[in-house]
Amino acid sequence: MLPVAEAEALILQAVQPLGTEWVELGSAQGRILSQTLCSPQDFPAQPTSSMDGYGVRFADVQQGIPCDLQVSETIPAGRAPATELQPGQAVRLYTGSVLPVGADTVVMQEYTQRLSEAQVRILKEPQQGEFVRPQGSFAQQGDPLLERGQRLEGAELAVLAALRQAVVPVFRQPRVAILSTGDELVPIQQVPGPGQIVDSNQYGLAALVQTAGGIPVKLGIVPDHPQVLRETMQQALGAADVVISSGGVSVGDFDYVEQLLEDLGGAIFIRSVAIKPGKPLTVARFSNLHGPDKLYFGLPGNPVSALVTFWRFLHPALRKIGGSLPPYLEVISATSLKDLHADGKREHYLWGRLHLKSDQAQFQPANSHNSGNLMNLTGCNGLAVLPIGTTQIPAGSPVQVLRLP
Ligand SMILES: Nc1nc2c(c(=O)[nH]1)N[C@H]1C(S)=C(S)[C@@H](COP(=O)(O)OP(=O)(O)OC[C@H]3O[C@@H](n4cnc5c(N)ncnc54)[C@H](O)[C@@H]3O)O[C@H]1N2
Ligand code: MOO
Repeated sequence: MLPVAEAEALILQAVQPLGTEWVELGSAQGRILSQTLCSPQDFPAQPTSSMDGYGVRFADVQQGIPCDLQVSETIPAGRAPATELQPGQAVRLYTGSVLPVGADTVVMQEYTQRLSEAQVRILKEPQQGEFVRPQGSFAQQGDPLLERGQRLEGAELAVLAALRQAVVPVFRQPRVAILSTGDELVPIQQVPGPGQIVDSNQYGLAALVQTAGGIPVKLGIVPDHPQVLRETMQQALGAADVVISSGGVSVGDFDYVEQLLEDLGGAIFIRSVAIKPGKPLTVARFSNLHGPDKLYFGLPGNPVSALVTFWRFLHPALRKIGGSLPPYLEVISATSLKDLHADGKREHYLWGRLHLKSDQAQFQPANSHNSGNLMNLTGCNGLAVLPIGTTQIPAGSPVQVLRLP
Protein backbone atom coordinates (compact mmCIF):
# COMPACT_ATOMS: atom_id res chain seq x y z
CA MET A 1 0.00 0.00 0.00
CA LEU A 2 1.40 3.36 -1.06
CA PRO A 3 1.15 6.25 1.40
CA VAL A 4 -1.44 8.83 0.29
CA ALA A 5 1.06 11.66 -0.23
CA GLU A 6 3.28 9.42 -2.37
CA ALA A 7 0.37 8.30 -4.50
CA GLU A 8 -0.68 11.91 -5.01
CA ALA A 9 2.86 12.93 -5.97
CA LEU A 10 3.12 10.09 -8.53
CA ILE A 11 -0.22 11.07 -10.07
CA LEU A 12 0.63 14.76 -10.27
CA GLN A 13 4.03 13.96 -11.83
CA ALA A 14 2.26 11.92 -14.51
CA VAL A 15 -0.07 14.69 -15.72
CA GLN A 16 0.52 17.96 -17.57
CA PRO A 17 -1.74 20.81 -18.64
CA LEU A 18 -3.42 20.39 -22.03
CA GLY A 19 -2.97 22.95 -24.81
CA THR A 20 -4.62 26.32 -25.39
CA GLU A 21 -7.94 27.08 -27.03
CA TRP A 22 -9.44 30.52 -27.68
CA VAL A 23 -12.94 31.19 -26.40
CA GLU A 24 -15.21 34.20 -26.57
CA LEU A 25 -15.17 36.34 -23.47
CA GLY A 26 -18.88 35.66 -22.86
CA SER A 27 -18.16 31.91 -22.57
CA ALA A 28 -14.96 32.16 -20.54
CA GLN A 29 -16.39 32.10 -17.01
CA GLY A 30 -14.73 29.44 -14.84
CA ARG A 31 -12.03 28.77 -17.43
CA ILE A 32 -8.30 28.95 -16.67
CA LEU A 33 -6.16 31.50 -18.49
CA SER A 34 -3.30 29.86 -20.40
CA GLN A 35 -1.16 32.96 -21.03
CA THR A 36 -0.20 35.91 -18.85
CA LEU A 37 -1.92 39.02 -20.23
CA CYS A 38 -0.28 42.46 -19.96
CA SER A 39 -1.96 45.81 -20.10
CA PRO A 40 -1.87 47.28 -23.65
CA GLN A 41 -2.24 50.83 -22.26
CA ASP A 42 -2.25 52.94 -19.13
CA PHE A 43 -5.32 52.77 -16.84
CA PRO A 44 -6.73 55.38 -16.54
CA ALA A 45 -5.60 56.42 -20.02
CA GLN A 46 -5.73 60.12 -18.97
CA PRO A 47 -5.93 61.78 -15.53
CA THR A 48 -9.60 61.69 -14.49
CA SER A 49 -11.77 63.05 -11.70
CA SER A 50 -13.15 60.70 -9.06
CA MET A 51 -15.85 63.17 -7.93
CA ASP A 52 -18.43 65.55 -9.33
CA GLY A 53 -16.95 69.00 -8.76
CA TYR A 54 -14.40 71.45 -10.13
CA GLY A 55 -10.91 70.95 -11.43
CA VAL A 56 -8.49 73.62 -10.19
CA ARG A 57 -4.84 74.55 -10.05
CA PHE A 58 -3.79 73.80 -6.49
CA ALA A 59 -1.52 76.88 -6.53
CA ASP A 60 -4.65 79.07 -6.99
CA VAL A 61 -6.67 77.69 -4.07
CA GLN A 62 -3.66 77.56 -1.75
CA GLN A 63 -3.71 81.36 -1.56
CA GLY A 64 -6.65 81.50 0.86
CA ILE A 65 -10.26 80.40 1.18
CA PRO A 66 -12.85 81.35 -0.01
CA CYS A 67 -11.40 81.79 -3.47
CA ASP A 68 -13.35 82.78 -6.59
CA LEU A 69 -12.37 81.28 -9.96
CA GLN A 70 -13.57 81.73 -13.58
CA VAL A 71 -15.31 78.63 -14.99
CA SER A 72 -13.49 77.98 -18.29
CA GLU A 73 -15.55 75.04 -19.58
CA THR A 74 -17.73 72.04 -18.64
CA ILE A 75 -16.29 68.61 -19.42
CA PRO A 76 -18.80 65.75 -19.17
CA ALA A 77 -17.40 62.23 -18.77
CA GLY A 78 -16.52 60.87 -22.20
CA ARG A 79 -15.51 64.19 -23.77
CA ALA A 80 -11.97 65.52 -24.27
CA PRO A 81 -11.10 68.92 -22.72
CA ALA A 82 -11.11 71.76 -25.27
CA THR A 83 -8.59 74.07 -23.58
CA GLU A 84 -5.81 74.13 -21.01
CA LEU A 85 -6.65 75.48 -17.58
CA GLN A 86 -5.12 78.93 -17.03
CA PRO A 87 -4.28 80.52 -13.65
CA GLY A 88 -7.44 81.83 -11.95
CA GLN A 89 -9.67 79.34 -13.77
CA ALA A 90 -11.69 76.28 -12.70
CA VAL A 91 -13.28 73.63 -14.91
CA ARG A 92 -16.65 71.94 -14.24
CA LEU A 93 -16.06 68.16 -14.00
CA TYR A 94 -18.02 65.00 -13.23
CA THR A 95 -16.95 61.59 -11.94
CA GLY A 96 -14.88 60.07 -14.75
CA SER A 97 -14.26 63.40 -16.60
CA VAL A 98 -10.80 63.91 -18.06
CA LEU A 99 -8.84 66.71 -16.38
CA PRO A 100 -7.51 69.39 -18.74
CA VAL A 101 -3.80 70.13 -18.80
CA GLY A 102 -3.10 72.57 -15.98
CA ALA A 103 -5.70 71.15 -13.53
CA ASP A 104 -4.07 69.08 -10.81
CA THR A 105 -6.72 68.93 -8.06
CA VAL A 106 -10.49 68.40 -7.83
CA VAL A 107 -12.76 70.12 -5.30
CA MET A 108 -15.97 68.23 -4.50
CA GLN A 109 -19.14 70.00 -5.58
CA GLU A 110 -20.28 70.11 -1.90
CA TYR A 111 -17.38 72.48 -1.06
CA THR A 112 -18.15 74.94 -3.84
CA GLN A 113 -20.76 77.60 -4.56
CA ARG A 114 -21.64 78.46 -8.14
CA LEU A 115 -21.87 82.25 -8.11
CA SER A 116 -22.86 82.58 -11.77
CA GLU A 117 -22.56 80.86 -15.12
CA ALA A 118 -18.99 82.18 -15.27
CA GLN A 119 -17.83 82.01 -11.64
CA VAL A 120 -17.44 79.46 -8.86
CA ARG A 121 -16.42 79.98 -5.22
CA ILE A 122 -14.17 77.39 -3.58
CA LEU A 123 -15.18 77.07 0.09
CA LYS A 124 -12.61 74.59 1.41
CA GLU A 125 -8.92 74.16 0.72
CA PRO A 126 -8.33 70.76 -0.89
CA GLN A 127 -5.24 68.56 -0.58
CA GLN A 128 -2.95 68.79 -3.57
CA GLY A 129 -3.99 66.15 -6.15
CA GLU A 130 -7.17 65.30 -4.25
CA PHE A 131 -9.83 63.31 -6.16
CA VAL A 132 -7.59 62.93 -9.20
CA ARG A 133 -6.87 59.50 -10.63
CA PRO A 134 -3.51 60.09 -12.34
CA GLN A 135 -2.83 58.50 -15.72
CA GLY A 136 -1.51 54.93 -15.26
CA SER A 137 -2.24 54.92 -11.52
CA PHE A 138 -4.30 51.69 -11.75
CA ALA A 139 -2.06 49.95 -14.28
CA GLN A 140 0.68 51.00 -16.64
CA GLN A 141 1.17 49.83 -20.20
CA GLY A 142 3.00 46.49 -20.09
CA ASP A 143 2.04 45.62 -16.50
CA PRO A 144 1.08 41.92 -16.17
CA LEU A 145 -2.60 42.06 -15.18
CA LEU A 146 -3.78 38.44 -15.32
CA GLU A 147 -1.40 35.55 -14.73
CA ARG A 148 -1.35 32.23 -16.56
CA GLY A 149 -3.32 29.80 -14.38
CA GLN A 150 -5.77 32.46 -13.17
CA ARG A 151 -9.38 31.27 -12.97
CA LEU A 152 -11.71 33.67 -14.76
CA GLU A 153 -14.64 34.90 -12.71
CA GLY A 154 -16.54 38.20 -12.60
CA ALA A 155 -13.62 40.46 -11.70
CA GLU A 156 -11.26 38.88 -14.22
CA LEU A 157 -13.86 38.96 -17.01
CA ALA A 158 -14.46 42.66 -16.32
CA VAL A 159 -10.71 43.34 -16.56
CA LEU A 160 -10.50 41.35 -19.82
CA ALA A 161 -13.34 43.44 -21.23
CA ALA A 162 -11.51 46.63 -20.18
CA LEU A 163 -8.48 45.26 -22.06
CA ARG A 164 -10.75 44.72 -25.14
CA GLN A 165 -9.93 40.99 -25.09
CA ALA A 166 -12.97 39.71 -27.04
CA VAL A 167 -11.46 36.21 -27.23
CA VAL A 168 -9.23 34.79 -24.51
CA PRO A 169 -6.62 32.01 -24.43
CA VAL A 170 -7.64 29.32 -21.94
CA PHE A 171 -6.47 25.80 -21.20
CA ARG A 172 -8.44 23.06 -22.89
CA GLN A 173 -10.69 21.25 -20.37
CA PRO A 174 -9.93 17.56 -19.88
CA ARG A 175 -12.56 15.19 -21.24
CA VAL A 176 -13.14 12.52 -18.61
CA ALA A 177 -14.80 9.23 -19.57
CA ILE A 178 -16.75 7.60 -16.73
CA LEU A 179 -17.83 3.98 -16.69
CA SER A 180 -19.41 1.85 -13.99
CA THR A 181 -18.54 -1.82 -13.83
CA GLY A 182 -20.64 -4.52 -12.23
CA ASP A 183 -23.34 -7.07 -13.16
CA GLU A 184 -25.42 -5.91 -10.18
CA LEU A 185 -25.83 -2.37 -11.54
CA VAL A 186 -28.94 -1.10 -13.26
CA PRO A 187 -29.58 2.29 -14.86
CA ILE A 188 -31.72 4.81 -13.02
CA GLN A 189 -34.74 4.11 -15.26
CA GLN A 190 -34.92 0.47 -14.14
CA VAL A 191 -36.41 -0.90 -10.91
CA PRO A 192 -33.64 -2.98 -9.28
CA GLY A 193 -34.36 -6.68 -8.84
CA PRO A 194 -33.09 -8.70 -5.84
CA GLY A 195 -29.43 -7.85 -5.19
CA GLN A 196 -29.36 -5.21 -7.89
CA ILE A 197 -28.59 -1.55 -7.22
CA VAL A 198 -28.85 1.63 -9.21
CA ASP A 199 -25.60 2.94 -10.68
CA SER A 200 -25.21 6.04 -8.50
CA ASN A 201 -21.45 6.47 -8.96
CA GLN A 202 -21.90 7.62 -12.57
CA TYR A 203 -23.89 10.68 -11.42
CA GLY A 204 -21.77 11.56 -8.41
CA LEU A 205 -18.51 11.27 -10.32
CA ALA A 206 -19.79 13.25 -13.33
CA ALA A 207 -20.66 16.15 -11.02
CA LEU A 208 -17.25 16.04 -9.35
CA VAL A 209 -15.56 16.04 -12.78
CA GLN A 210 -17.38 19.26 -13.61
CA THR A 211 -16.45 20.83 -10.28
CA ALA A 212 -12.81 19.98 -11.05
CA GLY A 213 -13.07 21.81 -14.40
CA GLY A 214 -13.43 18.71 -16.60
CA ILE A 215 -16.04 17.62 -19.14
CA PRO A 216 -17.67 14.31 -18.15
CA VAL A 217 -18.34 11.75 -20.87
CA LYS A 218 -20.73 9.22 -19.32
CA LEU A 219 -20.25 5.77 -20.83
CA GLY A 220 -22.78 3.97 -18.64
CA ILE A 221 -22.73 0.52 -17.10
CA VAL A 222 -20.37 -2.22 -18.25
CA PRO A 223 -21.06 -5.81 -17.15
CA ASP A 224 -18.39 -7.96 -15.45
CA HIS A 225 -17.53 -9.53 -18.78
CA PRO A 226 -13.85 -9.25 -19.69
CA GLN A 227 -14.35 -8.86 -23.45
CA VAL A 228 -17.07 -6.20 -23.15
CA LEU A 229 -15.16 -4.38 -20.42
CA ARG A 230 -11.97 -4.44 -22.47
CA GLU A 231 -13.72 -2.95 -25.50
CA THR A 232 -15.34 -0.20 -23.44
CA MET A 233 -12.05 0.65 -21.71
CA GLN A 234 -10.36 0.90 -25.10
CA GLN A 235 -13.13 3.08 -26.49
CA ALA A 236 -12.91 5.31 -23.38
CA LEU A 237 -9.14 5.72 -23.77
CA GLY A 238 -9.67 6.79 -27.37
CA ALA A 239 -12.42 9.28 -26.58
CA ALA A 240 -11.10 11.04 -23.49
CA ASP A 241 -8.01 12.56 -21.85
CA VAL A 242 -8.64 10.71 -18.58
CA VAL A 243 -10.70 7.58 -17.88
CA ILE A 244 -12.42 6.71 -14.62
CA SER A 245 -14.09 3.43 -13.87
CA SER A 246 -15.60 2.42 -10.57
CA GLY A 247 -15.74 -1.10 -9.23
CA GLY A 248 -13.89 -4.27 -10.13
CA VAL A 249 -10.54 -3.37 -8.57
CA SER A 250 -10.64 -5.55 -5.46
CA VAL A 251 -9.68 -9.21 -5.19
CA GLY A 252 -13.01 -10.82 -6.16
CA ASP A 253 -13.36 -13.34 -9.01
CA PHE A 254 -15.07 -10.70 -11.18
CA ASP A 255 -12.55 -7.91 -10.53
CA TYR A 256 -11.00 -7.68 -14.01
CA VAL A 257 -9.87 -4.07 -14.27
CA GLU A 258 -6.22 -4.54 -13.30
CA GLN A 259 -5.66 -7.47 -15.66
CA LEU A 260 -7.34 -5.66 -18.55
CA LEU A 261 -5.26 -2.52 -17.98
CA GLU A 262 -2.13 -4.63 -18.41
CA ASP A 263 -3.56 -6.41 -21.46
CA LEU A 264 -4.27 -3.04 -23.06
CA GLY A 265 -0.66 -1.91 -22.56
CA GLY A 266 -1.17 0.35 -19.56
CA ALA A 267 1.66 0.82 -17.07
CA ILE A 268 0.05 0.39 -13.64
CA PHE A 269 1.92 2.55 -11.15
CA ILE A 270 -0.56 2.46 -8.26
CA ARG A 271 -2.27 -0.76 -7.14
CA SER A 272 -3.41 0.10 -3.65
CA VAL A 273 -3.12 3.10 -1.37
CA ALA A 274 -3.03 3.31 2.43
CA ILE A 275 -6.28 5.28 2.55
CA LYS A 276 -9.62 4.47 4.14
CA PRO A 277 -11.94 4.48 2.35
CA GLY A 278 -10.42 3.75 -1.01
CA LYS A 279 -7.60 1.21 -0.56
CA PRO A 280 -7.92 -0.66 -3.88
CA LEU A 281 -7.33 2.47 -6.02
CA THR A 282 -5.59 1.47 -9.26
CA VAL A 283 -3.92 3.95 -11.63
CA ALA A 284 -2.32 3.22 -15.00
CA ARG A 285 -0.58 5.34 -17.56
CA PHE A 286 -1.10 4.93 -21.30
CA SER A 287 1.36 6.52 -23.70
CA ASN A 288 -0.32 8.58 -26.37
CA LEU A 289 1.27 9.30 -29.76
CA HIS A 290 -0.91 12.36 -30.34
CA GLY A 291 -0.45 14.26 -27.07
CA PRO A 292 0.14 13.92 -23.34
CA ASP A 293 -0.07 10.44 -21.81
CA LYS A 294 -3.51 9.40 -20.58
CA LEU A 295 -4.27 8.19 -17.09
CA TYR A 296 -6.79 5.50 -16.23
CA PHE A 297 -8.17 5.60 -12.67
CA GLY A 298 -9.80 2.40 -11.45
CA LEU A 299 -11.73 3.66 -8.42
CA PRO A 300 -13.18 1.31 -5.82
CA GLY A 301 -16.85 0.57 -6.36
CA ASN A 302 -18.07 1.37 -2.86
CA PRO A 303 -19.94 4.65 -3.39
CA VAL A 304 -18.19 6.64 -0.65
CA SER A 305 -14.79 5.18 -1.56
CA ALA A 306 -15.28 6.27 -5.17
CA LEU A 307 -16.11 9.85 -4.19
CA VAL A 308 -13.40 10.14 -1.53
CA THR A 309 -10.67 8.84 -3.86
CA PHE A 310 -11.91 11.26 -6.50
CA TRP A 311 -11.65 14.22 -4.14
CA ARG A 312 -8.26 13.21 -2.84
CA PHE A 313 -6.53 12.18 -6.11
CA LEU A 314 -8.59 13.02 -9.19
CA HIS A 315 -9.58 16.53 -8.22
CA PRO A 316 -5.93 17.69 -7.97
CA ALA A 317 -4.99 15.78 -11.13
CA LEU A 318 -7.82 17.30 -13.19
CA ARG A 319 -7.06 20.76 -11.81
CA LYS A 320 -3.44 20.40 -12.92
CA ILE A 321 -4.43 19.05 -16.36
CA GLY A 322 -6.83 21.99 -16.72
CA GLY A 323 -4.00 24.46 -16.05
CA SER A 324 -4.88 25.62 -12.50
CA LEU A 325 -2.10 26.60 -10.15
CA PRO A 326 -1.51 24.70 -6.89
CA PRO A 327 -2.60 24.25 -4.17
CA TYR A 328 -5.35 22.12 -5.66
CA LEU A 329 -6.98 21.29 -2.31
CA GLU A 330 -7.59 23.35 0.81
CA VAL A 331 -6.76 21.95 4.25
CA ILE A 332 -8.19 23.74 7.27
CA SER A 333 -7.23 23.33 10.89
CA ALA A 334 -10.41 22.76 12.92
CA THR A 335 -11.54 21.63 16.35
CA SER A 336 -13.35 18.31 16.31
CA LEU A 337 -16.72 18.43 18.08
CA LYS A 338 -16.70 14.65 18.68
CA ASP A 339 -14.18 11.86 19.26
CA LEU A 340 -12.73 10.59 15.96
CA HIS A 341 -11.51 7.00 15.62
CA ALA A 342 -9.26 5.18 13.13
CA ASP A 343 -7.35 1.88 13.02
CA GLY A 344 -4.01 3.67 12.57
CA LYS A 345 -3.02 1.44 9.65
CA ARG A 346 -4.28 3.61 6.79
CA GLU A 347 -4.81 7.36 6.50
CA HIS A 348 -8.48 7.75 7.42
CA TYR A 349 -10.83 10.28 5.85
CA LEU A 350 -13.93 10.91 7.98
CA TRP A 351 -16.70 12.95 6.39
CA GLY A 352 -18.65 15.62 8.16
CA ARG A 353 -19.52 19.29 8.32
CA LEU A 354 -16.96 22.01 8.60
CA HIS A 355 -18.20 25.20 10.25
CA LEU A 356 -15.99 28.18 9.47
CA LYS A 357 -16.10 30.44 12.51
CA SER A 358 -14.17 33.69 12.73
CA ASP A 359 -11.86 32.45 15.48
CA GLN A 360 -11.57 28.68 14.95
CA ALA A 361 -13.19 26.29 12.46
CA GLN A 362 -15.19 23.39 13.90
CA PHE A 363 -15.68 19.89 12.51
CA GLN A 364 -18.88 17.91 13.15
CA PRO A 365 -18.36 14.32 11.93
CA ALA A 366 -21.19 12.32 10.33
CA ASN A 367 -22.80 9.84 12.74
CA SER A 368 -21.13 6.82 11.12
CA HIS A 369 -18.42 6.18 8.55
CA ASN A 370 -19.20 3.20 6.34
CA SER A 371 -17.73 3.28 2.84
CA GLY A 372 -20.83 1.59 1.39
CA ASN A 373 -23.29 4.02 2.97
CA LEU A 374 -23.77 6.93 0.68
CA MET A 375 -26.70 8.37 2.59
CA ASN A 376 -24.94 10.32 5.34
CA LEU A 377 -22.48 11.90 2.89
CA THR A 378 -25.08 14.45 1.83
CA GLY A 379 -24.43 17.94 3.13
CA CYS A 380 -20.84 17.10 4.11
CA ASN A 381 -18.28 19.70 3.14
CA GLY A 382 -15.17 18.36 4.83
CA LEU A 383 -13.06 15.25 5.30
CA ALA A 384 -11.14 15.01 8.58
CA VAL A 385 -7.73 13.44 7.98
CA LEU A 386 -6.35 10.99 10.57
CA PRO A 387 -2.78 10.10 9.59
CA ILE A 388 -1.32 6.59 9.79
CA GLY A 389 -0.50 5.84 13.43
CA THR A 390 -3.33 8.01 14.81
CA THR A 391 -6.10 5.94 16.35
CA GLN A 392 -8.04 8.67 18.11
CA ILE A 393 -8.60 12.40 18.13
CA PRO A 394 -10.58 13.36 21.26
CA ALA A 395 -13.43 15.87 21.06
CA GLY A 396 -12.11 19.40 21.49
CA SER A 397 -8.75 18.59 19.88
CA PRO A 398 -7.38 20.00 16.64
CA VAL A 399 -7.82 18.05 13.40
CA GLN A 400 -6.82 18.79 9.81
CA VAL A 401 -9.86 18.90 7.53
CA LEU A 402 -9.85 18.74 3.75
CA ARG A 403 -12.42 21.25 2.59
CA LEU A 404 -14.46 19.68 -0.17
CA PRO A 405 -14.29 21.65 -3.40
N1 LIG B 1 -11.59 -9.92 0.35
C1 LIG B 1 -11.54 -8.60 0.19
N2 LIG B 1 -12.66 -7.97 -0.13
C2 LIG B 1 -12.65 -6.64 -0.28
C3 LIG B 1 -11.45 -5.92 -0.10
C4 LIG B 1 -10.29 -6.63 0.21
O1 LIG B 1 -9.20 -6.07 0.38
N3 LIG B 1 -10.38 -7.98 0.33
N4 LIG B 1 -11.49 -4.57 -0.19
C5 LIG B 1 -12.74 -3.93 0.13
C6 LIG B 1 -12.68 -2.54 -0.15
S1 LIG B 1 -11.76 -1.61 0.90
C7 LIG B 1 -13.40 -1.96 -1.16
S2 LIG B 1 -13.40 -0.26 -1.32
C8 LIG B 1 -14.19 -2.73 -2.10
C9 LIG B 1 -13.90 -2.31 -3.53
O2 LIG B 1 -14.22 -3.30 -4.37
P1 LIG B 1 -14.39 -3.10 -5.94
O3 LIG B 1 -13.75 -1.86 -6.41
O4 LIG B 1 -13.99 -4.35 -6.58
O5 LIG B 1 -15.93 -2.81 -6.10
P2 LIG B 1 -17.11 -3.80 -6.35
O6 LIG B 1 -16.87 -5.07 -5.63
O7 LIG B 1 -17.39 -3.83 -7.78
O8 LIG B 1 -18.24 -3.00 -5.59
C10 LIG B 1 -18.17 -2.70 -4.24
C11 LIG B 1 -19.53 -2.21 -3.76
O9 LIG B 1 -19.87 -1.01 -4.42
C12 LIG B 1 -21.08 -1.13 -5.13
N5 LIG B 1 -20.96 -0.41 -6.39
C13 LIG B 1 -20.10 -0.71 -7.36
N6 LIG B 1 -20.28 0.12 -8.40
C14 LIG B 1 -21.28 0.94 -8.08
C15 LIG B 1 -21.93 2.01 -8.75
N7 LIG B 1 -21.56 2.37 -9.99
N8 LIG B 1 -22.92 2.66 -8.14
C16 LIG B 1 -23.29 2.28 -6.88
N9 LIG B 1 -22.70 1.28 -6.19
C17 LIG B 1 -21.71 0.62 -6.77
C18 LIG B 1 -21.21 -2.60 -5.36
O10 LIG B 1 -22.50 -2.98 -5.59
C19 LIG B 1 -20.63 -3.17 -4.10
O11 LIG B 1 -21.59 -3.15 -3.08
O12 LIG B 1 -13.94 -4.11 -1.95
C20 LIG B 1 -13.93 -4.57 -0.58
N10 LIG B 1 -13.81 -5.98 -0.58
O1 MOO C 1 -11.25 1.15 1.31
MO1 MOO C 1 -12.72 0.51 1.08
O2 MOO C 1 -12.79 1.87 0.22
O3 MOO C 1 -12.67 0.78 2.82
O4 MOO C 1 -14.29 0.60 1.46
